[in-house]
Amino acid sequence: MPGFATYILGVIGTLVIARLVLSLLKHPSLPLPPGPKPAPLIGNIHQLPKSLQWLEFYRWSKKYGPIMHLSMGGQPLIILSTYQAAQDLLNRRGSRYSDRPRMVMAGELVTKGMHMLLRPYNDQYKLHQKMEAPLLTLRAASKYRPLQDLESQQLLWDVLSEWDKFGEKGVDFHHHFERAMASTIYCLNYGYRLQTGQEKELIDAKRVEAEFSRIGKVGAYIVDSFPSLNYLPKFLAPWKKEGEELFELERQLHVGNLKKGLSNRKWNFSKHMKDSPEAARMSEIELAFDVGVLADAALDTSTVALDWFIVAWITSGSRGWVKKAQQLLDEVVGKDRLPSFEDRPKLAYIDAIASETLRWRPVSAQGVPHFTKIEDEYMGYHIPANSIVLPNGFAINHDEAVFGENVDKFIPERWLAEESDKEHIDVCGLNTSALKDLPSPGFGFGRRACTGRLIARNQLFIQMARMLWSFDVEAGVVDEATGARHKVHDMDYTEGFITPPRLFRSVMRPRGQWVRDVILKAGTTHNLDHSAILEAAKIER
Ligand code: HEM
Repeated sequence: MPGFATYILGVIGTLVIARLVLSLLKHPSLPLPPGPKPAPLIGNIHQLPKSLQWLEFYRWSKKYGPIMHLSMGGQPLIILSTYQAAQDLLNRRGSRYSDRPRMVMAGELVTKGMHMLLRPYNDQYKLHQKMEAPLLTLRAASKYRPLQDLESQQLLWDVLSEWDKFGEKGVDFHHHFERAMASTIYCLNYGYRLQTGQEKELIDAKRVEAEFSRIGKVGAYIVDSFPSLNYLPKFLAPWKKEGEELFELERQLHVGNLKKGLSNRKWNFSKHMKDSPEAARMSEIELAFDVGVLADAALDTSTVALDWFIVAWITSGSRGWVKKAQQLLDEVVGKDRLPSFEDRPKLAYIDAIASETLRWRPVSAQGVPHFTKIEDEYMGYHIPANSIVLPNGFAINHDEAVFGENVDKFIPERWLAEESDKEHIDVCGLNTSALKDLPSPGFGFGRRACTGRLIARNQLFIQMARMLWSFDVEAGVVDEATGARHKVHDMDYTEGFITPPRLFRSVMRPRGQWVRDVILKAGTTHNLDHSAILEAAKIER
């Protein structure tokens, strides 16, 4: 359709020129932050690599410094590459930097302004956050641990069963991590568990997540760079039909789940939120999206972190950290029961492994973009109003000034504190006095930082502790058809807003007969009634 292409190019050309003229009319006294030289009109768009953009940005930061400016066809993009810069702007100047960029496809067409992660920072956003907050405090997170205990017991049963079935052909660990997290969050959200990981709700949720990761990538849709294109009629804007279909998929999933949650006799997040004073000021579909987005946000992130944990185990475990963790687990737990949350104060090393996983391979290597409507100054540079501000997740988590030397290496010890006389254990059992007070940029920044991080941390602790206690994970990717092994590479990323490793099956051999005995004795949890756990977890008003 050459006519259509010429028309679109014409519209884009006009928009770019208009933006350029506007930017030339303003003469800030300070220079823009450095960055690769932009071309006329299109700016730096042509220099963006097709894959692993964040890695290229990281390389550029070595040349241009902690703050860079790119022009995306006139749209300023500020990239922050050190923890200090992200802390100074996104945390300390949070009132200015907590907005989100306008994302026409993901934010407006596909989720109609109801996606919590994409909402602009305004009163409506604060209302939604206020509704969710009581369910996500440290004390609240501590009450969900019995459920995480149950689901991680099931995880071990599932992994062992698959090992017994497929042996050297390997275990699809990703599937089991995903089921365990999905079941935990669906049980909290809606009161029902997911036993197989093949349930329709989860399949739809995975499609929603995969689409979100695809459409949320910088530059995925032309209309995100040039929002005025959305005024085009439908027949000239093919993305609109796609947006409608994806919205419908997400609407049905979230509204259907909310209905299940509300009609469930057991306590759950849907009921708690529905009864809140804030919910009285929003529609049913808005509420459904809030609860649904909590599930979406939990699902992929925690699973991706656990997938990278397995990659770290295979590619660097022989350097000693796996052996150290397993020796500690054997000392603290012994060989006749599973590790539990009660052991956590003595297992700070496992929490160090979790922190190192999130640092070494952040769940979103590109980082989650913030936005500022107000112009600003930083380090002698001008930050224009209406800039997208992207904390580069990979760069910040590899900041030597914060995390010390050898940031490319997986070293849990970097999180361990000197021995102290005063022990401090938090209400979730985390031994904070045994761990250094280092930041966790993997959970984002300032007022937009991840609200589910405490639940996530508990999930990572119990699953990592139990996997390390139970199995030896052996080097090698197992080809499902042939059973042949290949080498695992620790930079074998897939593309997207969330950045998982390329998936594979892996050999997960029980460490001994005692492991088999304990897992089989604990048994499958499918027949256990989780009502009592949910009732005990109930958050009172
Ligand atoms: C290892 C697991 C997780 C990681 C690494 C993670 C990471 C993140 C990151 C980087 C952000 C964006 C922060 C920013 O913009 O600065 C975020 C936002 C969010 N996360 Fe998580 N997350 C995890 C688990 C969870 C869980 C378990 C939940 C829910 C129970 C959750 C709920 C949310 C929500 C609702 C937001 C949106 C916050 C907002 O925009 O105001 N996350 N998360």
